[in-house]
Amino acid sequence: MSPGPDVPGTAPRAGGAPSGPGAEPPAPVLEARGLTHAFGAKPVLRGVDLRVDDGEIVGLVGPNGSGKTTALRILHRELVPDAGQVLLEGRDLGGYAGRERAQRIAVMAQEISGEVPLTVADVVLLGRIPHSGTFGSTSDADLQIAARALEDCGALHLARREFGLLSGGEKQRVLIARALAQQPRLLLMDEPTNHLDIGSQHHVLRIVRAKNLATIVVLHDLNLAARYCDRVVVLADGHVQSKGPPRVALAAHLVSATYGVAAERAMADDGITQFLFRGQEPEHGSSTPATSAIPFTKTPTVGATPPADTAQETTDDAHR
Ligand SMILES: Nc1ncnc2c1ncn2[C@@H]1O[C@H](COP(=O)(O)OP(=O)(O)OP(=O)(O)O)[C@@H](O)[C@H]1O
Repeated sequence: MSPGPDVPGTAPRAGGAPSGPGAEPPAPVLEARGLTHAFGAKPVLRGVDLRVDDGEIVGLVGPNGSGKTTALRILHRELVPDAGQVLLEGRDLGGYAGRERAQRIAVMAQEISGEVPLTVADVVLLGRIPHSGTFGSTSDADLQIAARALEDCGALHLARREFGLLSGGEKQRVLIARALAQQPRLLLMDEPTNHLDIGSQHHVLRIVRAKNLATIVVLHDLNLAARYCDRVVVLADGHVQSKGPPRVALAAHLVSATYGVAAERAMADDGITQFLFRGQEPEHGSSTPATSAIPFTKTPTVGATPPADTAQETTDDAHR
């Protein structure tokens, strides 16, 4: 199916690019053309086009394994595609030095790795590194920007806490604050609402909405996508299945076909489209694979010691 032309979105916006009769449309903050990538022999992206304008939130949705994270990795050059081009503010992304790129693109990490226990303030100040001087010293301006970012995310009170000891929801807010402290032109987020309770999911996306930044966000929850995104790009098996404002890209029949569920749309009190889902029975009977299709063999049972983690599980079970 052809996804058709990109149509400007309709979700509420805090501002955005100037428009009007005769106005020249501004260049997208980021544009990707024909992204194509395979891991080994497995094609994962097949000619994906994407763009995000200033002040716009674009939701990248699609079933598991459809290529969303791979696309996001390409958009900040963690991964170089087999074919296709990414333009950041009209310039090929490959032509930017790493530091220049980091000054413009913030990626909201899922976690912070490392052995050293960092405070929340340390974590947010990491976002200032692409902007800091030759010796990486922290200026008063950096401290103010970091504090403001934490405040915007409702997390200033956590500043002195050890990051690793925070709850999942607290960590998410701090990681958004870090991305905002980077003062990027483009914000990339991979499932920022993962593990969050419903109130925190909305809180996180409201923070992003209020920042009025060009943002591409991978989301699984189509109701959040419909509510917070100006436009949505639906990936399915590495293709763009549909794209446009949520009411267009997330038409019920498209959602049903893409996810294999019965989807109905309803209108919330505030006029935003929301979905109701009913799972569908698998078309071909039981999900148990035929024995001949199982791609591994049984381990011997007589006298065999189970692997350590299996043994642990069994022991734990005994105490439940
Ligand atoms: N580094 C890699 N090496 C090999 N295969 C990979 C690699 N990264 C991803 N894949 C495969 O590429 C496909 C797309 O993965 P990707 O993570 O982009 O999907 P996704 O849409 O983000 O999925 P999900 O919704 O489950 O997070 C999957 O089949 C995955 O197994």
